[in-house]
Amino acid sequence: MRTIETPGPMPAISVTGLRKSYGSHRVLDGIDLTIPQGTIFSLLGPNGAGKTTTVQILSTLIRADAGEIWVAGHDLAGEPDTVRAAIGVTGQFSAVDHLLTGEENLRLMADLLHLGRSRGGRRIRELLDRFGLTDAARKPVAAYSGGMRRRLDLAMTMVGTPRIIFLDEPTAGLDPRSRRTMWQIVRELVEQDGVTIFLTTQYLEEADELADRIALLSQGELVAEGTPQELKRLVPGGHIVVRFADADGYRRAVPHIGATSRDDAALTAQIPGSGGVKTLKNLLEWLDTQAVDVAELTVHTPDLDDVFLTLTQESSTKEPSR
Ligand SMILES: Nc1ncnc2c1ncn2[C@@H]1O[C@H](COP(=O)(O)OP(=O)(O)OP(=O)(O)O)[C@@H](O)[C@H]1O
Repeated sequence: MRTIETPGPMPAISVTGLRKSYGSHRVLDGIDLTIPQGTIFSLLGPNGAGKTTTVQILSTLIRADAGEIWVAGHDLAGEPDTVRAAIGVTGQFSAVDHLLTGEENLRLMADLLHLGRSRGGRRIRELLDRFGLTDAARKPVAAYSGGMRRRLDLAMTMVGTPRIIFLDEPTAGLDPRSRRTMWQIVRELVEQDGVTIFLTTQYLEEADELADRIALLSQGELVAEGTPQELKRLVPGGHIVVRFADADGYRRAVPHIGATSRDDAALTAQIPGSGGVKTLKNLLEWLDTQAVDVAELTVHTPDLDDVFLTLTQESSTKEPSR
């Protein structure tokens, strides 16, 4: 699968023909990707699809077998050190030391990057403030909540002002409120700093919420790529639910409106379709001419769960290409 390349500023990440095998196991089988600067891209896929391997390759931790990869304007194979200086990785490779305080962790990172006393101090105060950690700055990380640890992890990545951040499962295990705070912080990194985010997550809701574009990886191949809306249009599953105002109208209408399921007690009927204007208009006009009263009408679009299940199932039932 290929994305259409449009002329414009240099992409943050561009990948062509990426392949990686472990022994005879082909983990990545020719991946093409273009991620524009200042956007959030999410790579989704079932367990073992090759997401971590992709991130490890793009962040210079392991080598690809084949493929042309450009990250932050540099050829990954030829200039891995320059690429490393432009990126940040947070998540499962977390560098947070739980015995130190939040501030000490940030100071350690600033020292590693040779920011110097005053520049480093300024940056640390700014990050503590921005990530809501000023009050907890002098407490050991061991006493932090899960959400605070994640925020500190991201703050540490930001000490070096990376242009691209690989964000692995940023909200795994967090409660809904901490999750929303994290999402807001991630959005601000993109909006205010122009950072590009490469997100891997198991939560489809998270990808839907944050990502400008999503690619779906299954068995080492990209089986779909697009905006969350575009992906949702790829699978059927949309439907309209009509709740009738009275039993008489319900009985008269149901045989004629193409209902695929009905609930006689609740006086509701479900009609397949993505809720396009034409379908809705025809339905409402017909109900009107028949003098059928509708109490409620709701349109359900398929969600990313539907897309994920449909497309990853399709690809796993395909003949293996190896
Ligand atoms: N070092 C390795 N040696 C051999 N096989 C490996 C190695 N690393 C990964 N694999 C295999 O490559 C495949 C892809 O693994 P990867 O961790 O990239 O998947 P993933 O999509 O990140 O999965 P998960 O969601 O479970 O983390 C798996 O079948 C895995 O067993």
